[in-house]
Amino acid sequence: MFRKLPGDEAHHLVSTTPDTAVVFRPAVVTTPAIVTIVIFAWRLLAGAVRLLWRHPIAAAIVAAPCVLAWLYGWRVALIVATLPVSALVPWALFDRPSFNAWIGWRLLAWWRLVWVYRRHWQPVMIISGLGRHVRGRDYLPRLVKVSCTSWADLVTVQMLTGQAVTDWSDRIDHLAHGFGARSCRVSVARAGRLLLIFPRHDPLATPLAAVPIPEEASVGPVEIGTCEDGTPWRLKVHGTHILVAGATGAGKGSIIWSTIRGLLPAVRAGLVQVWALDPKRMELSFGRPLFGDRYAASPADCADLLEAAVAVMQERADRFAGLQRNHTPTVEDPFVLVVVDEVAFLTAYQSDKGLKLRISAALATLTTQGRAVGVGVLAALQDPRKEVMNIRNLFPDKIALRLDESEQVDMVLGDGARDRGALADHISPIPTQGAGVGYVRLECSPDPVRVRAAYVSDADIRAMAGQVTA
Ligand SMILES: Nc1ncnc2c1ncn2[C@@H]1O[C@H](COP(=O)(O)OP(=O)(O)OP(=O)(O)O)[C@@H](O)[C@H]1O
Repeated sequence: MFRKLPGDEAHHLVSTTPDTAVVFRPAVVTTPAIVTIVIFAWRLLAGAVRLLWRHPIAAAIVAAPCVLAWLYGWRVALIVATLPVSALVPWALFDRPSFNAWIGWRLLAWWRLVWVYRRHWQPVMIISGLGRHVRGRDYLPRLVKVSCTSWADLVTVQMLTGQAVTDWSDRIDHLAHGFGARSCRVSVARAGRLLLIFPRHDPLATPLAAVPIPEEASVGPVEIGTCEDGTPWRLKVHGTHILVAGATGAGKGSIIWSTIRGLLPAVRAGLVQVWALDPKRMELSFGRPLFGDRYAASPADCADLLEAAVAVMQERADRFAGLQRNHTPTVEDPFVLVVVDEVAFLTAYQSDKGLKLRISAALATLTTQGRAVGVGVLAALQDPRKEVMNIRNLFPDKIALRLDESEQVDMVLGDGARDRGALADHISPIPTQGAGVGYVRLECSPDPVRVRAAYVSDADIRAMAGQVTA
């Protein structure tokens, strides 16, 4: 029986059975050199035809000057070759965004495909365990496409048959370091196909100044910062509850204040009321005039204020019953946003059991029943463990800022979020680089999005308070 085997596999064919004199040694026919040369020449030709077929424009760009030089001499070829360059250079200099959209990112993607991904594909796949080396043959996932944006390479991959997304998400470190990137994120493009995102640089590395106060009074999603792809980060506040988790100094305050800033025109118009619970007496006390008498700092006052919010909620629920299912903010029934800084002070770390029970019950009531009647909760905490925050699952929207431990990421964003690239435990503890940076999971997608909240300074807060009281 004849069998074609690649490379050195023929050496492994010799089989012996220990302790016996019988040795099986199949005949190995060495291929004559001329056959190998013909095969290689054929492959070269096929490769050249495939290249022409797949990249006709690139091939024409290289071939045209050569043909012109051959037909009309090198001077004509040089003039024709420099004409497009002399048009492209001013385009690139004077209108970089459109140049990049049409040419720049495509050229970069081609270069990254050839120089980074195709070159390292085989070793990275085999060493990370995503490819298989079976009987001398490599079975590798297929590198389908590379495209570039201003900040990242997007690599489309066809998985091997039988592979699962978790096979890839478990190996994001191998992939990132293998292809020389800082990190890697995995998302599903379609059945069997993945999109790997390799950031080339960090567009969120510098702090963002406070977002200008909007002109219009609105409770719609408020712009509070920037997403990694450069689009504005808009946080939905009305009709949901938000939990912000982050270690000390992670920038929870910037999310709270940016949200209040975005709602300021609506506060002035009477469409929104912000109720503040500030058990640390630090974060929210700066903007006290913004909250009027709806500000509480001591645990007893916080319990009273939360119960008052529950009363508002229940009164509205009674009134709306059978008439309307959703809340529309009006001056009579404004949207009430209950902001709680360091909620664990009021729940887990509260020594007075009676107060603790009252506060936990009020928070649970608000988060389970408040959103349809226009009462929302925005709570911040440092430690997202269940023992500390047993109602964290009642918050539909969660934001993970810098966290101390990798396990905490999934506690905040849900199972598998860290494997998909939400590396909240890797965010820099240096405030200028990492404060306000975090990951969110938007309702429409299971993939975490990296974001940075704008920094609202103390002076900004005072100016905001001045505007409301004026
Ligand atoms: N979005 C941001 N951009 C840049 N720097 C920020 C941002 N947010 C906060 N900072 C810086 O980080 C410091 C800590 O921020 P902040 O007090 O909001 O953190 P925190 O998470 O509320 O911490 P703690 O839980 O200890 O109160 C701030 O003093 C500020 O200098």
